[in-house]
Amino acid sequence: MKIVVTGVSGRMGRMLVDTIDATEGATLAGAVERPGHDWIGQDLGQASGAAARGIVVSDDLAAVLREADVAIDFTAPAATVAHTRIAADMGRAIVIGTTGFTEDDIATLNGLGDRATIVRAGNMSLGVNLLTRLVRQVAAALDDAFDIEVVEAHHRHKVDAPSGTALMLGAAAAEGRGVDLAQVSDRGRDGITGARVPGHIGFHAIRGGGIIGTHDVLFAGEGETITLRHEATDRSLFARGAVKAALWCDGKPPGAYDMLNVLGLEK
Ligand SMILES: NC(=O)C1=CN([C@@H]2O[C@H](COP(=O)(O)OP(=O)(O)OC[C@H]3O[C@@H](n4cnc5c(N)ncnc54)[C@H](OP(=O)(O)O)[C@@H]3O)[C@@H](O)[C@H]2O)C=CC1
Ligand SMILES: O=C(O)C1=N[C@H](C(=O)O)C[C@H](O)C1
Repeated sequence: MKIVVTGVSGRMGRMLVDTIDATEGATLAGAVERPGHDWIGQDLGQASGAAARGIVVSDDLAAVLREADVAIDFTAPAATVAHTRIAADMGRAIVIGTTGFTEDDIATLNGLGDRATIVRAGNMSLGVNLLTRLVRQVAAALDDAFDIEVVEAHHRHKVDAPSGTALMLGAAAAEGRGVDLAQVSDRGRDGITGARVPGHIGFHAIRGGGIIGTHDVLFAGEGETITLRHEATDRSLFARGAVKAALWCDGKPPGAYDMLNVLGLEK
């Protein structure tokens, strides 16, 4: 599969380039950055401090995607929506790792699944996707006597909260409980909040240093607490998942898919 990486100078963009280079069946076919970025027009290898590799960084996704099969996008919500429209217009697949979307953005992306093969997940790792299934199961087994709290920790540069992963885990807990997450979400408490509302799902975000991504789901009862944890120790984890998803897109009909589809985990 010929792959274009958008946001190629970013933390995930650089990791994706290395992962594509190391993956059989995957070829880097193009590199995209936002208009005005210093890397535009430069050789990708040289721009990133390595040897020249014959790929010039572009700000024109449509031009680069013409020669490729799939884009992998870890950028920012507005850029991702624009990139997905381009992929859909060109009949190309796109793998989306970006987080921080509004509900409207998500509706737009899912709608574009009519015309493009789209894989989107707030976390591309096997561990987190498996954890969503465990969280759903535990939430279904325990009633409101167990309070559910999702606590996430990330590096100081992260711009969105709660993390995409925390929202996936919260959605899985809500699904297990048979409730609508939007109706029961408590986002970060502060001040005289009153006692905890039974059945609500709390979200808390820690930001600091270089933490790659740690997620805890607490089921806190009287006298006992169950904690389910995922800790990412290497960002390449997410890049490997995204490249796996890009290869999976080969020959798949248009649709809005997620990593459960790619990994063959039960929905
Ligand atoms: N699903 C998953 O498994 C994971 C998801 N993520 C998510 O991926 C996203 C990116 O994370 P990260 O790599 O750490 O962030 P970075 O800020 O390091 O990288 C984002 C890159 O996208 C670029 N960009 C912004 N707008 C455009 C545009 N219009 N066209 C092309 N490139 C653009 C940025 O350029 P500039 O800096 O110049 O604006 C930057 O190079 C976040 O939403 C994060 O939450 C991260 C890790 C795992
Ligand atoms: O921004 C990050 O770094 C990460 N973002 C994703 C998220 O929002 O959950 C995935 C991972 O935790 C790293």
